Amino acid sequence: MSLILERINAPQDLKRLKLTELKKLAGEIREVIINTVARNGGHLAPNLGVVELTLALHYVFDSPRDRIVWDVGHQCYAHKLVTGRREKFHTLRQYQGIAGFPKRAESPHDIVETGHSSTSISAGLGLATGIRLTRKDGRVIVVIGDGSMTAGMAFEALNNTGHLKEDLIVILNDNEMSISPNVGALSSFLSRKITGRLARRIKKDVERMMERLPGGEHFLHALKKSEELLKCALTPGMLFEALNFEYIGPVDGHDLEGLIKLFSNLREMRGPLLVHVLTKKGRGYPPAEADPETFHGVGPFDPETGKVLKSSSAPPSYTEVFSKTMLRLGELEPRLVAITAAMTTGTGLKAFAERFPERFFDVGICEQHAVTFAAGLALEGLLPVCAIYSTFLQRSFDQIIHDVALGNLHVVFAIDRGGIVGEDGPTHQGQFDLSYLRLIPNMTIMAPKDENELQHMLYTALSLPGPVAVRYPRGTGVGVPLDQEFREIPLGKAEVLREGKELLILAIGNMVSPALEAAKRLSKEGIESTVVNARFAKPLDEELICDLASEIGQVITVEENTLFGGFGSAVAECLSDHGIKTNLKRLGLPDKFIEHGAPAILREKYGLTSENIYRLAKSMFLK
Ligand SMILES: Cc1ncc(C[n+]2csc(CCOP(=O)(O)OP(=O)(O)O)c2C)c(N)n1
Ligand SMILES: CC(=O)[C@@H](O)[C@H](O)COP(=O)(O)O
Ligand SMILES: [Mg+2]
Repeated sequence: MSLILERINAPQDLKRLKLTELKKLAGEIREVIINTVARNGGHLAPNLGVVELTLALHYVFDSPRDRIVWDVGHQCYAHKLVTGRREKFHTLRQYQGIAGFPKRAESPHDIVETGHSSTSISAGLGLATGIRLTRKDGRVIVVIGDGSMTAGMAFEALNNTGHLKEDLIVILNDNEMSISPNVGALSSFLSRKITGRLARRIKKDVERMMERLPGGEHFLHALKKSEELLKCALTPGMLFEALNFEYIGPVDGHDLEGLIKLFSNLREMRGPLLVHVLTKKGRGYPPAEADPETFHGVGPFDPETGKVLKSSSAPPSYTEVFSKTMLRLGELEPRLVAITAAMTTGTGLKAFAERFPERFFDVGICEQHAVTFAAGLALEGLLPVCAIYSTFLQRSFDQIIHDVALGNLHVVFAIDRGGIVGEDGPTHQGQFDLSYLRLIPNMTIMAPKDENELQHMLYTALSLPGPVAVRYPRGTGVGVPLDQEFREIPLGKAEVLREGKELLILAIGNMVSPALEAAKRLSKEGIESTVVNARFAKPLDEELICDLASEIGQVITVEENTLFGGFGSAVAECLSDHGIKTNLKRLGLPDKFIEHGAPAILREKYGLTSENIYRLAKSMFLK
């Protein structure tokens, strides 16, 4: 029997479907998403939760004339399936395949690039204001999750929208989950059990009673005035109503017919509207419904059993080593506290949270707040470790400068996902942190050559003064044994791993291993190189680097960071400042956003491999 989905090549095709067909289509879409994510990996639970919402939006509104903006965008798979990408959907998140987040270059239906949370209302307000000022037509609808609604930026935008009173429809997709169960006062406020249904039933009963009374219409009029009071008192809407939003809900986010009716009404309404939609994260796939946290972002899995496929023989991931080290440090150092911005599992802090619940803080998707909160803790003599992915830490750039570094406060930044992360693409690559941190006074930046050195760097970070960043990559370590005892790494001191007089390779972080491999290969061809594990991007081991560079002359630097302002730049500045002339070649990421794809493919493409280090070195010795 042919799939209804096969007849959907554009959102307009939805409008010809009957309700029964739309409901069948929802099932087909779920099937495709489950099977595709089972093969490719991706964000399963968030996408299964918004299938009806997506169909109702595209059934009622006219994308792209009506702009639909997805906050974070990790829940855009159904949107992509009904906006002309069904046939390519099997390439989801693969190199040169379709992206796992909205991408303007991919479709006119993808209105803004997203990947970082809580930007949709700001972007939506800009779109709505722009439509008005340029006298275009079209509505703006943003879909933002309850987790994303916890970020300060979302409130900045709500506040400004209420002030401007632009025509903007905000759909709050409330599944009571961020990646983990949602946190914060707003979350508990939103899930107050008195629902809009109760308010509506009371209102209907009272209206019917009034209509039967003589002169009841006058009472009814007065009552309508107090309806807002009743509704605010009985629904979570009071917060949004206070910000000049017309609050509607909560409504069932899986009731396709109800959503279509509601959205059809919304088309005629003006001004800021907030629709509170209740959905189930993982809806329609029991393993994901039962465990939406695991199935938030998941690697390939067996769709029959829901069992995530993981090679047991792989070395521990950097995250796992961080997790275990934090437990050990937590025992050693009672002042240690850990902070995450809604990424407990991803950063590896789950075990710490269970072992030291009173010393663990999940502040919600609030990286800016997380950093300044850490500053406050440090001022009171605690030792905060802020575990925030490289790309998300970009959110807190000023807080790091203004609230931590300026006061030289001792805050440790555990920066996971430093470098190429792969399939999440340009919004998630950790390609800038060495650069954006290096320019901050008082900052110390370390990057371990392997998972064993990571634990020593974390241990060292606890005793260094001021702000200390330890950045490490996504994925498994090199596979070296882990020392039982921690040891301190001397501040600003690099490590010579191999000696040779013809070439100097200065590598940092996960590029040390490929540098060593290249050196071994070069040696077989008579080119002897010195390989240095830089360990510190700041402070640089200037004495060692200058001595070796002036002696050897041929120099290569390697980093998994943008070349602009990163480790290689630091070396070039150092050599220049000391008047040392060398033939310096820098390997790193180019001045562009790195696309999505498997990390191995991207490292190959951007020359961050031992093969490419070898080839570059050889070229430096061509006569
Ligand atoms: C600035 C930022 N911090 C952290 C993340 C990681 N992240 C992606 S989705 C997500 C949870 C989003 O929860 P919610 O908005 O409720 O969407 P749901 O997954 O429940 O549909 C988080 C923390 C991010 N994308 N952006
Ligand atoms: C959508 C989002 O931003 C997160 O789910 C992110 O994809 C997690 O990345 P990891 O898979 O590296 O933890
Ligand atoms: Mg949610």
